[in-house]
Amino acid sequence: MSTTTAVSRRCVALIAHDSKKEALVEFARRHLAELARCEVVATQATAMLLRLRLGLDAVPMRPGPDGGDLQIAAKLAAGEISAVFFLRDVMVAQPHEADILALLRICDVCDVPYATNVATAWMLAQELFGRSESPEALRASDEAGESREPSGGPLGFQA
Ligand SMILES: O=C(CO)COP(=O)(O)O
Repeated sequence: MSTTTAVSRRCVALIAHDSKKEALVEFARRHLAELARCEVVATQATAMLLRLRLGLDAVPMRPGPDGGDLQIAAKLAAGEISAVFFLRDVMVAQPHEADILALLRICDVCDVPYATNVATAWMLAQELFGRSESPEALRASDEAGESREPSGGPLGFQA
């Protein structure tokens, strides 16, 4: 009989509206090592982009407008998700606004932390992953020309 106990990996959700997808890719790139150690779920187009651009093994749900946010909400209600990173575009009316609000509501009901902009995403990641680098520190070291890990680069987006 095996004496090893399965250790469940922390599961986080990554979601971005279209105009915020590049920002999410950049955020995920900056936290790739930590995210790779988590189970990641994402709405469909977001998951595909993270996989394509970063090789991040994000489990795709349905597209956001087709119920993907609600699938993530259901997982969260079942206690399967520990944090949500959801870069929202609040300048554009979303056809599935009700689903978005349902997801954010269930985060509050279940006391699960969520971040809806890049600044709070960094703070939440810092808390979750215990990293000390901030976007400002990274930008400063970029400007100073300091080298970091191979995936590093200026805070601006990379192709
Ligand atoms: O609309 C979204 C979240 O509300 C994002 O969905 P996609 O990742 O499928 O584009």
